[in-house]
Amino acid sequence: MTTLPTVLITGASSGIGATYAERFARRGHPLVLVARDQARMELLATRLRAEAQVAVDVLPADLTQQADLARVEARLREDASIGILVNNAGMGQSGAFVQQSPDSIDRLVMLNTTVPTRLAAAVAPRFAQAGQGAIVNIGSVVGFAPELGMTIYGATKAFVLFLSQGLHVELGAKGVYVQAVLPAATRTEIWSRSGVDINTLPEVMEVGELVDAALVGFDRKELVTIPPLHVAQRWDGLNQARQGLMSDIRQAHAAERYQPQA
Ligand SMILES: NC(=O)C1=CN([C@@H]2O[C@H](COP(=O)(O)OP(=O)(O)OC[C@H]3O[C@@H](n4cnc5c(N)ncnc54)[C@H](OP(=O)(O)O)[C@@H]3O)[C@@H](O)[C@H]2O)C=CC1
Ligand SMILES: N[C@@H](C=O)C(=O)O
Repeated sequence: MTTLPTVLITGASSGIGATYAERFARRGHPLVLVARDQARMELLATRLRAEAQVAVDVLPADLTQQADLARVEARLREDASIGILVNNAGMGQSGAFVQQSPDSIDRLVMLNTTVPTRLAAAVAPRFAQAGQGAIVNIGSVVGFAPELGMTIYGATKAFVLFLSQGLHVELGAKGVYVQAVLPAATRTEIWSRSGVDINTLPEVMEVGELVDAALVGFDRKELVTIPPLHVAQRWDGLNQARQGLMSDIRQAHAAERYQPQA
C-alpha cells in the first residue's frame, strides 16, 4: 500500500484553504492545517478525521509573526511526510493606496509574498533532494489587472505568479511540481474581511467549484491554472508576447528612441 503525502495548507481555517483541506482529505491525504483560528481548525480537523479517516494536525500560527512563521518553516523542513505545500493564506486590501498605513502595507506584503516565499524556501531543498513534491501557490487574476485599483494586493499576486514560474524553472527539472492557481472573485470571507460587500460584485465563483477546478489543473501538472479563464489561448498569447518582448531586449545599447538628439 502506498502512503499518500501529507499536505500542509496555510489559511486552512476558512474559504479556499478549508476547501483544499476537505478535498485532499477525501483523496486520503493526511493534513497539517495552518492559520490563526485554532478553534475553527480543530472543528474542521475533527470533521475530516471522522469523514475521511485521515490524520489531521492543527498548527496554529500567525504567519506575520516571525516566531510563528519559523515554527511552520521548521515543520516543513523536518517532517518528511509532508509532500505537498499549499501556500494559500492571504489577505485582501482594504481601501485605496493613499489610505494605507505602514503597518497595513507591511502585513499585506508579508502575508501575501514573504510568507509563501519563506515556506517554499523551507521545503524546496528537501523536495529537490527527494526528487518529488508539490508547491501550490494561490495567486489571483488581480495580479494581471492594475486597472482594478487594488494596487498593493495586485502587486503581491503578480509576485506570486512570478515566484511560481521561477520556482518551476529552478525546481521542475529536479522533480518538484509547482502550480500557480489564479482565482477571480470567489465566495469566501476575504471580501468581508477587507470591507467589501460580496453582493456588490457582478459575478462570484463558489469556492467548491474553484478548488475542484484547481485540482483538475493540479492533476494535469499545469504550471498556471486559471479556473475563471474561459479561453485558454489568452494565457498562451500573453506568455508568447512576453517571450517576444524578451527577444527584443538588447542590453548593450539603449533603443533608438532613447538616443539623445544631437
Ligand atoms: N476569495 C477570492 O475572491 C480570491 C481569493 N484569492 C486568494 O485566495 C487565498 C485564500 O483566501 P480566501 O479563502 O478567499 O479568504 P479567507 O479570508 O476565507 O481565507 C484566508 C485564510 O488565511 C488565513 N490567514 C489570514 N491571515 C493570516 C495570518 N496572519 N496568519 C495565518 N493565516 C492567516 C485565514 O485564517 P485565520 O483568520 O484563522 O488566520 C484564512 O484561513 C488568498 O491568498 C487570497 O488572496 C485569490 C483570488 C480571489
Ligand atoms: N480576493 C480578491 C481580492 O481581494 C481577488 O483576488 O479577487
